[in-house]
Amino acid sequence: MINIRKVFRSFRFAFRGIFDLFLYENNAKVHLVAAVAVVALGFWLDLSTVEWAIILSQIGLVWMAEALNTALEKLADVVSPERHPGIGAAKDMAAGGVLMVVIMAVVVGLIIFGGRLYALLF
Ligand SMILES: Nc1ncnc2c1ncn2[C@@H]1O[C@H](COP(=O)(O)OP(=O)(O)OP(=O)(O)O)[C@@H](O)[C@H]1O
Repeated sequence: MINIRKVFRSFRFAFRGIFDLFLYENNAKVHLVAAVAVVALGFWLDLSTVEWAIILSQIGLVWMAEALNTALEKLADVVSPERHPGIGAAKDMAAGGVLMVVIMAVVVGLIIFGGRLYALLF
């Protein structure tokens, strides 16, 4: 039997995580502002349904990567407050994971927006 109260409780915790991420974490704020700008650009350039699906998926991937990276950093700082090469490597790799997703999102953005922006501006 599914415990609906537990499901709603989990949603409440998850929304608190999203709220804390975008309110307190500097890099997440940058990703939020970038996403708002991309969505505004999407409306301006009148994206197709498929293009919207691709762009929103990229935004979701970047936000998810940032959330997991931030969670790992916070966990690492609690588990090992002192500096440790293993913790450094773990944090670097998690940050690298975010960067990989961001690079691919920028490439996808260039594919979808690039040609139209070029045609509009030149
Ligand atoms: N405990 C640690 N041991 C070794 N290296 C670390 C440790 N914490 C952070 N680093 C190194 O510093 C980089 C940045 O880490 P992080 O984003 O957590 O910032 P910070 O240096 O802890 O400072 P702040 O939390 O103020 O941003 C990591 O990618 C890693 O290379």
